[in-house]
Amino acid sequence: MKPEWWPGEEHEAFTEWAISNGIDTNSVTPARFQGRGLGMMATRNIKRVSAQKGEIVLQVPTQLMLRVEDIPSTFVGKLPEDISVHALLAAYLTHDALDEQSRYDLWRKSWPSRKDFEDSMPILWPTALGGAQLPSSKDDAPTHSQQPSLLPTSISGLWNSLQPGPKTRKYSPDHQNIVSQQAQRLRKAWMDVISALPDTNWETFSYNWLIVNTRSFYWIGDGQETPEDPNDAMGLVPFADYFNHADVARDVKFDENSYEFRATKDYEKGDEVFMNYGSHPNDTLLAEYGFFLDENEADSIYLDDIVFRDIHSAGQQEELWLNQYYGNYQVTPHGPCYRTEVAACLSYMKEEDWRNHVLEGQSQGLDESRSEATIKGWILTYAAEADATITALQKAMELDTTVQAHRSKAEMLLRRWRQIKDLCEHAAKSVSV
Ligand SMILES: C[S@@+](CC[C@H](N)C(=O)[O-])C[C@H]1O[C@@H](n2cnc3c(N)ncnc32)[C@H](O)[C@@H]1O
Repeated sequence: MKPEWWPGEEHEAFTEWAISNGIDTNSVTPARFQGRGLGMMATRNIKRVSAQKGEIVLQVPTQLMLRVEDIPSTFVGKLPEDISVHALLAAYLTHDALDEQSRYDLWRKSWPSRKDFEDSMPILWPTALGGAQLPSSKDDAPTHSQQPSLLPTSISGLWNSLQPGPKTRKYSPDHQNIVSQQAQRLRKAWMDVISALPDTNWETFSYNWLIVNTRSFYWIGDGQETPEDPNDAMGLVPFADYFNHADVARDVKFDENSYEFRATKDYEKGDEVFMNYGSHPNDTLLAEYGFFLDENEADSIYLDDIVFRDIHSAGQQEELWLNQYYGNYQVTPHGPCYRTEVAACLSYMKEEDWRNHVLEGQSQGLDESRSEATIKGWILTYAAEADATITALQKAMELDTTVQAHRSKAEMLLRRWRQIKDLCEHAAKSVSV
């Protein structure tokens, strides 16, 4: 009898292919893990040799990767010059899948299905649950403005219990408004691809776009400059894309010869070996990868829309902008960030006092307990949004037939909003007023 973790025949076949093509799997093998699909299991005890170096757990020859430079120039030449790397990789995978001799065939069979993405990735969810309007959304009825927004605010950019404050400046918000930016990238990718290859199939293309989104690794070639957009520094690494994410340290190295992954902690035979996809808050993990963690040191929420309700005059906002404190007011499980503290002072200080405080550390006009009360008020406003959305979600689960048909997604959202509420409560306690 096969063990519970047995990955299945297609994964065994792909593992054989990997080994015979020079992938050094050394001490890991694909296995099933409850709630995480496939992942990597240690086949022996793995040691983090010293504080600096752990054992190599996987080494993949660079020549097996799929990067822009591996796509035939005849294919690249058909597409618009400004197409993103992400779109190009997805377009190539889509058209290459039609080739019966494709070298990626066994690898492709190891990937999740489109249905797996439809279940886990908010961008593909029905609009009633916050999904995006995409070229062939089945329910492309526009969302009614009265309908509550059920996705976390960082993902949707929307609020149920408040009107966001005005913003006089355009800035690039970290980890906010994620789904609409993602949908914009996907729509642009799609337009670029069908302008050159009109017979491309939307379902297959969007599937491959999500494969690249969830399974690519940072890659820049030897001597290449780091691109402005980090989304353009990516490549796919066969077999390494079995690693699931956890809040562990990262030790990954690549060069023209190989992509190498090292353990950053000790693992016992049978343990799941994780990699770190980056310091992502849970809302980013949910929107970009379709899951989130129970415990996440990198979790955070953003107060920007709330802060700008109190700091709404053009003069105050210009002060923030000129001093590089405009936006990205973060609250982590440990409390508010320094930018939030600086913004809180501006809500009551004279602009000149505030400038002297921020630039020269002077304290005229500074009232710490007032700053703390302001910050606490902002955090509790976010907590009230969590309460309002939890209530709306529970009501939708009782009354809305679309939401009822997608119960596990609604439960996932409920779990995340409860986490957000807890994060707010902890953070509010950390502010001493
Ligand atoms: C690079 S793949 C990892 C392999 C994947 N689990 C599979 O079955 O093919 C990334 C995807 O794995 C899942 N994943 C990664 N880390 C996870 C975790 N800690 N918990 C749950 N799912 C996770 C998510 O679906 C994510 O989009």
